[in-house]
Amino acid sequence: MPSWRTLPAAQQPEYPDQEALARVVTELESFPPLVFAGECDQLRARLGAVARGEAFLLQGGDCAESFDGVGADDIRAKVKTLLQMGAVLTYAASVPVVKVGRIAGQYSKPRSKPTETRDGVTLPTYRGDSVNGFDFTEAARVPDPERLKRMYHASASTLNLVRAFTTGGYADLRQVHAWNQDFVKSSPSGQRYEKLAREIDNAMSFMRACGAEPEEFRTVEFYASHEALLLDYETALTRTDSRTGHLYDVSGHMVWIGERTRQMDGAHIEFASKVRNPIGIKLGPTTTPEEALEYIERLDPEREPGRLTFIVRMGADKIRDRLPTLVEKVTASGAQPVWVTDPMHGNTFEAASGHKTRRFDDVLDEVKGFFEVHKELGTHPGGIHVELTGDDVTECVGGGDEIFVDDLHQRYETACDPRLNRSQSLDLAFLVAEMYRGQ
Ligand SMILES: O=C[C@H](O)[C@H](O)COP(=O)(O)O
Ligand SMILES: C=C(OP(=O)(O)O)C(=O)O
Repeated sequence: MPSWRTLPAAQQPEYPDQEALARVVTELESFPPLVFAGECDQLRARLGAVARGEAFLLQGGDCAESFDGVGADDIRAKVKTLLQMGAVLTYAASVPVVKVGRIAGQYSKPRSKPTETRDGVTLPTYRGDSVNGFDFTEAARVPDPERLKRMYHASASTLNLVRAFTTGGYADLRQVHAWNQDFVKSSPSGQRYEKLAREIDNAMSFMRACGAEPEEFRTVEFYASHEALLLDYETALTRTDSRTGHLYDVSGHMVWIGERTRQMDGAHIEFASKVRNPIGIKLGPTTTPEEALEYIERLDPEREPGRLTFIVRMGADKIRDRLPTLVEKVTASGAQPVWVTDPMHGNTFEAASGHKTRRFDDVLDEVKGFFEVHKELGTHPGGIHVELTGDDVTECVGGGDEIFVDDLHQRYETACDPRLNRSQSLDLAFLVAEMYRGQ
């Protein structure tokens, strides 16, 4: 039995039928890998450049992917939004932007409470399509191991299309730039971005005039990531790489450990310490410098740039206060993790209508705080990690195309936490681009 299976694991579903689970796990073990270990190594190398300050990480996608969302339109819209953000950030940062989706595996959710009560009825909480159903009925909320297989197939279909979009011509930089020009023209806040968009346009014209048509214009490296939450699934997809003899979790290129499962002696940290994928770990506001150093010891004992990404999610009101000590102590230890800001998870609140939401201004303020801290310390603000969608949903308030609390009900479609919509995501990219230049 792998070492992590003997340790306590938080946030695991309680399957009523353990034999059915065992059968599913055996089947999953026979399924082919979703990614190749060599691709994970390549992403680790790319993240190594981020750690050294030579690149920037853009990680984003749904809070929770859903099986119903595995359609061409949904996937295309997400990839398109990430590519558009990536293009703006690449120009502003003048370094490569490593693009990693919260995609093709982000089907499982850790929850604050095990149950949910509506009108006096209490049922198990929804934990993502990989575990149980979203509908508020007793039958839907029973954890069903067959869903683990659906997760595998949904991930495979999604990844297949993502690979096709990003290498088959759809991601051509000239087209991505044209989409951004359309956004700048049509967005209420577009005027503010016109200068940057014009500069990018000039740069593109210059390169065209020089006859530069590099392959990088036509295809894009794009990686898939998700939270490694369900250890039955992740373990079944963990395989020994025939090239190196190392273990890789071949369910995605990068996996991260969440704020609710990062117990130092828990199964998730042990699991992450045994696989060679690049690993992310969410650091909430209570993280101490000693903990951060211990994560480095356990997950990145060789201090290999790119192996470990700290995804900081403290909240706009705390980041300026709590992040500096962490960065200082970690830097002083000689370690070089990637530092990324997740400005979503520390800024959630419930609107009077009952919708979980986030203010665009808080999201932006947390990113600003993150940049300020790194500027002050002379360290590299390595990237952003955001929950977003390519659709025009109304889940977060604010943004250039201002969404008000009273609008939330119009298109509130998330299965879990509120995401930035297409235009809010692009607003964020342009504003982060400005910050990066200020850096
Ligand atoms: O996406 C993250 C978590 O799953 C989510 O924030 C938990 O939310 P909850 O507090 O509604 O359970
Ligand atoms: C659950 C998540 O975040 P956190 O662990 O930071 O709460 C998430 O990113 O989906």
